[in-house]
Amino acid sequence: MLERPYRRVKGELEAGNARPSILQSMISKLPDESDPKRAEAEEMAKAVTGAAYGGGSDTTIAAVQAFFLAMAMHADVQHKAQAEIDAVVGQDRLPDFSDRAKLPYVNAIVKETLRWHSITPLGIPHMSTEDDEYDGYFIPKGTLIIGNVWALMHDPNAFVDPSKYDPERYLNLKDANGRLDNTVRSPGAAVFGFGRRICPGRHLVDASLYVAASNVLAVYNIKPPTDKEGNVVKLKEEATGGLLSFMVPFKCVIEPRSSVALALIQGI
Ligand code: HEM
Repeated sequence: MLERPYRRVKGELEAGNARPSILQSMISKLPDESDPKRAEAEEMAKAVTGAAYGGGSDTTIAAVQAFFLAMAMHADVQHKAQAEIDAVVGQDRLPDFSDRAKLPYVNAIVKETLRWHSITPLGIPHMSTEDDEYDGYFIPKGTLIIGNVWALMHDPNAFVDPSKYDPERYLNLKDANGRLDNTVRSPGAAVFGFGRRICPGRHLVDASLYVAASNVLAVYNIKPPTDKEGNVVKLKEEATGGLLSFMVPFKCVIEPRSSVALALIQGI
């Protein structure tokens, strides 16, 4: 199955014609076709890329959808993020990872988006492998344990007005630079599951959301749609149930922020 891409990628890399993507690097590192270890390595490569695709695609889409809805519902949040991006990055290029530490408000948006919309509201069930006790409760071996991710991320003891989308809850407003407040319960405490089987893609999705949020906000305004009479349609947070939760499909308007932004988009 990997023969053709393997030969093509290896050829292109050897000829110096390509900058390797992660997938290309993996394929090019497979042992040679005549090597007895090849079959096992190929199986592993298929399993790893398959698991990353299976675990990472719908979940990342759900997070990006929630980001767009939050932005369309909260122009004030969007404008604060854009002001931060303009001040740190300027308007003549797109933000990249080297800017990340200087964009606390955008980082707070990443955290708040993952907190606000629980993509896996009840996580993935675990099972106790031996008898255990927690907080006075006896948990026999073989018990199915479901972590209520939604409740942990909407806990009124941890978050003021937990249903509200408010990135500022993650900022230390006493710090003049509004740095991230790491004492606030992070989405990482529950959203990616628990223990040994915690989501291995959590760092990737954190990076993906930062790139999506910073780049989209640098060049676009996201607004609620208008109806036939030109009235603004009020958007609301409504999510589907199930193992994986998505925002119920919604419409929004996405337009370039300025002619400079348009030129930047067209130049990409
Ligand atoms: C916002 C995005 C994501 C969310 C909310 C999420 C959530 C989760 C959760 C709750 C689990 C179960 C952990 C447990 O057993 O307690 C999990 C497992 C897993 N995730 Fe993610 N995930 C996300 C993105 C990704 C990405 C981007 C990848 C890969 C590129 C990925 C790959 C996996 C894999 C392979 C597992 C199974 C791990 C195992 O059972 O050992 N996930 N994820």
